[in-house]
Amino acid sequence: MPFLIDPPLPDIQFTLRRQFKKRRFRPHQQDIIIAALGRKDVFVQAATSFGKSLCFQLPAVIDRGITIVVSPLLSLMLNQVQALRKANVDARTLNSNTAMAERDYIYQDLATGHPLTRLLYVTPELCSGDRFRNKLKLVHEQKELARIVVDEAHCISEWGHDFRKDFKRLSWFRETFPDVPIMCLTATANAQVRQDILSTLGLDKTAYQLKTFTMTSFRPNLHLEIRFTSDEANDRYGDFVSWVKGVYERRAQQPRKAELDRLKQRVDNVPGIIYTISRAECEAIASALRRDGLGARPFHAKLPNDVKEETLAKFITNEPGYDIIVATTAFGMGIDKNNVRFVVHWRMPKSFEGYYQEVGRAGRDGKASYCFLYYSREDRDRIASMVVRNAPKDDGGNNNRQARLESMTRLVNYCEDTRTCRHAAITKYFGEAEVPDCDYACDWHKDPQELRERMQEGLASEEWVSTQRQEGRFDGYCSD
Ligand SMILES: Nc1ncnc2c1ncn2[C@@H]1O[C@H](COP(=O)(O)OP(=O)(O)OP(=O)(O)O)[C@@H](O)[C@H]1O
Repeated sequence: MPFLIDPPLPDIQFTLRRQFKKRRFRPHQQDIIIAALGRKDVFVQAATSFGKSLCFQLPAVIDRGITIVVSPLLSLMLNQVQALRKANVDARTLNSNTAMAERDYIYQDLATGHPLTRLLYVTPELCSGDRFRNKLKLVHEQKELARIVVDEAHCISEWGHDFRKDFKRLSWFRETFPDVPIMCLTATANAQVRQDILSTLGLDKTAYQLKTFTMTSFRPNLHLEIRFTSDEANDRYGDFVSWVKGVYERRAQQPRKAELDRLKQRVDNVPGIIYTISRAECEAIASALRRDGLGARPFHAKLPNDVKEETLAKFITNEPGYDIIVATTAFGMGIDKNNVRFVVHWRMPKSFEGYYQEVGRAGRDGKASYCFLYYSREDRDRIASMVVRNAPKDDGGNNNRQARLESMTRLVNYCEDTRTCRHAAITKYFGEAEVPDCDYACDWHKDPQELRERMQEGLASEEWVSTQRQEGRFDGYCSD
């Protein structure tokens, strides 16, 4: 077992201020950190933008030894490593893109048994390899393996929307290092997914040493709205452009303009993300918006890495021409820009959790932000056929197919529901008993009657959609 320390509270506060440059903890962060430093296994479920990363980064800085962070996305690892290195924390990442020299350095560092690296971000695939496993055994023998962190832990569960089968193999950690604490974190787990995470990682066998923190998924500053449309109306583009230009016009009026000038902010620097389903649509919307004088850029998996990095960097630093990112889900989990003022779903996402994750990119500074989703019944059928076709067919395939269909169906119900607060529907989905206190932050609270009328007028009839479906009109749709 690694060397134990029992840091007094002032050390934790000091590290928060000195290393992480934060003035105070957000609610619950300190309790989670104390549980981790007390060598408990920890399960954290909290809303998007809660500040989950700090809950393992701060203990990693205080504790002796190395913390291994398993994360599913390369971009997410890179963001976190860059931020930590800026804060003078020796954080690194080992993945398929790591340069040879850095890879050699990391393996040599691990081979000493006393690594200097504080946090090492790795992919689940890497954790299955003998080379990495043998090095970790060495570090463990030297009592220098402080903690294993599984970020985006819902990827473990085949009942989750984002199941990755290499996450299942993370059971190796508890089997091999029973004395090393494990922390897992997610924003999107229902009861079944939570149970799956705990049993896969072996944490349910020693429940007495597990501390569970489940916080609300409610994000009060997100204004949620569904905009109803149909293939025939085909009005998304015009609707969006007039909405965003309206926002710019309001910002151009006094006294707002004088205030923006004082803050050295452009009228059109209203950062936002538009999520699309396909790469072709993503490119087409971005170029159309640019032709209309808006600063929009595409972001999808097939773009060269340097273009993606430049786009992300310029979006984050509010460069002119990079105000709106039109993205596929490649631009999803973990993007942490604090002033994203809107998230638009051009089409319905494939899962409820995906929707929650994506709107969660907005308003991370706590200020009001606008999220609307263009919903059509034709898209519903296209996406359903896509979900069925793309569900994994190997390990866990059947359960996962069922889970994905269920999640998509729940999102359809959410979109067509005109009798419930949107925030209440979300918290209910994640199993919360308490109804959140939505302060007119959804279309139902703003005007339930208007919502019903908009739906009635906006959607194609079920009869029409079903005829189209029988003719196979929605079958060949694919995303990338
Ligand atoms: N105590 C704090 N004080 C001020 N800012 C904080 C604090 N804790 C975290 N933050 C900031 O909040 C933002 C969100 O944190 P983080 O990226 O860890 O969120 P998250 O919970 O992982 O969200 P998601 O699930 O959406 O990725 C970051 O910019 C982080 O620096």
